Amino acid sequence: MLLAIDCGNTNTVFSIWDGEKFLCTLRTSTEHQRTADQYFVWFSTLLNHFGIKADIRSVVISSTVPRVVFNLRVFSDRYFNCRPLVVGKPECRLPVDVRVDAGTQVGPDRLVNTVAGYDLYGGDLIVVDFGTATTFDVVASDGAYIGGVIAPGVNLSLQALHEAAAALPHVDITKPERVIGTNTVDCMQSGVFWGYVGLINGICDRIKAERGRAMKVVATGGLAPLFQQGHAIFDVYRDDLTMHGLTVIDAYNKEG
Ligand SMILES: Nc1ncnc2c1ncn2[C@@H]1O[C@H](COP(=O)(O)OP(=O)(O)OP(=O)(O)O)[C@@H](O)[C@H]1O
Ligand SMILES: CC(C)(CO)[C@@H](O)C(=O)NCCC(=O)O
Ligand SMILES: [K+]
Repeated sequence: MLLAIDCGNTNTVFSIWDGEKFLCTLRTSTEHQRTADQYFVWFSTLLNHFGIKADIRSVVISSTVPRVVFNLRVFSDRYFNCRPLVVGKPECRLPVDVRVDAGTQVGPDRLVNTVAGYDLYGGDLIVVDFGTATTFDVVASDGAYIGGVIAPGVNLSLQALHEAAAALPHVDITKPERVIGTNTVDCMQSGVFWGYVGLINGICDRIKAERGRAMKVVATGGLAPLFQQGHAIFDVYRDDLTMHGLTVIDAYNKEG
């Protein structure tokens, strides 16, 4: 069995892959101070709780936070007796090309999303991932990652308004029925929600125009369904897209 770990700037997700399906998915906040032993206490408690007997033989990691990788390596080594495959490290091969400016360190999550998108849907894709940041990854017809867009995440945008303006409260994202807000909270939610709908549509249209071809738009990340509601902004939504990509990369590296 494979343990796939997707570490974002806000949350870290662990999924166990038995070769055919994910047995369980566990989520914790990303904190670089967390030790290998702390991960194991949390992990084994939840596996017990769900009654899952996992026989983990390998570990694959994507981390947008370089500092957490050290403790995840120790976790993998100490508790599963294996060296993890870490996306973005030279020893981890990718089944797709990366065509960007020399010296660019593309976020490993974006590379994993590219691999997953190409594996599931073929080339000429735009992969939109709603995380701490909202990223758009452009996948060429041969599956190569050829660049994209990084926009502030939905929750980050709301947080920034609250932190920068004394009179603006903390609010959660939701879909407002109307654009014109008649109170502060509605006004903020409208700005971020409808602003985001414009951002998603505008960026996808511009990417398609710049590429001069039709492209499929694939979305992932916790907030994607909120934007999909009644708008059909995306062609497909896949909540386990990044996890799927990690399993594809692991299999590719095992092929030898
Ligand atoms: N309606 C909602 N309002 C606010 N937050 C939501 C809502 N629906 C889902 N979420 C949040 O979305 C998050 C899941 O998103 P996802 O895992 O894609 O990104 P993330 O963990 O926030 O970012 P990163 O991957 O960069 O760490 C969860 O933390 C969840 O709290
Ligand atoms: C943009 C984020 C933060 C999204 O998780 C991550 O992919 C990242 O840190 N990227 C590095 C820069 C780049 O992808 O070009
Ligand atoms: K993510």
